[in-house]
Amino acid sequence: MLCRHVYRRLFSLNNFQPVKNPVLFTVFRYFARMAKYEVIMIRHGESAWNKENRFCGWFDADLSEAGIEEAKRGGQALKSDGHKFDLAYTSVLQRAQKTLATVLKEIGQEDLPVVKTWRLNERHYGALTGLNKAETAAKHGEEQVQIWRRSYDIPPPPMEESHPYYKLIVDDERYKDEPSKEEFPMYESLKLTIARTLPFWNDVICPQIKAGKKILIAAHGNSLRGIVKHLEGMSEEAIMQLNLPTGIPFVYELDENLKPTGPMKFLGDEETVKKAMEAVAAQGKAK
Ligand SMILES: O=C(O)[C@H](O)COP(=O)(O)O
Repeated sequence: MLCRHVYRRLFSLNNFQPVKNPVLFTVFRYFARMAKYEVIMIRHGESAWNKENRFCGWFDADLSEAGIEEAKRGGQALKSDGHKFDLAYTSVLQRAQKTLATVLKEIGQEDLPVVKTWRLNERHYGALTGLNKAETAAKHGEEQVQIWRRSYDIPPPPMEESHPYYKLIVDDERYKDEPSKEEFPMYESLKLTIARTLPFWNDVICPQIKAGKKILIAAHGNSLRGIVKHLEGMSEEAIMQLNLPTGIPFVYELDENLKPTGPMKFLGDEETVKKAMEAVAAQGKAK
């Protein structure tokens, strides 16, 4: 923290002159790579459909009891790590909003300004919405389910008008103004999810981070995977291996160009995080 203070003092001085001494330049270059910003993200706590192992996507499932407890623990982890925020972003889905509200209550910031956007929604799972993941794996094979869940550009089959949840989602009051009819998804690959999440990250969230605002993002497994892929410059193969646990906050330290100065840091013990990630991955196994 002291280093960061020194860095900010040095680089904020108006009379700062370019460093001519190569040794000093190297030292300053080190400071330049040092974290200047940070952003914290959290995937919603377990939802009722996570608990039933159903593809959820844009269906507005509530948190399960366990998911509420996860959100409380996530908030307690943020509190004990001393985090306070200036602004939060979340999706229009209640599992993310309730996770955020629970976290903010734990850290005593229930009045924090919150921006809600469909662009942070979970990826739209199309015709798979509502199906049990293990039963789908038994029917179509685990490999096919892994492709639908974790591939970069292979989408699930589209949600047709005859789908049991089509009208519930399409006619939802929350979507009366946006997305537009052309943007409203009937299915999304991770690539398509990133295509509607990244403009919000770049045009709305990044300027706030650069303005020095402490930002918290409470969203979903795949909208967050999209941001992580972008931040870390992950390959399409590498992102297939990433499963984000529910309810465990993770921190990115960012340099002055908003590039991570290190890997994401979960606010939870390593074993718990590892087990939670493996549990998410295992959802796609046939029982
Ligand atoms: O939408 C869902 O089903 C989950 O929240 C994310 O599912 P996944 O981990 O299977 O992508």
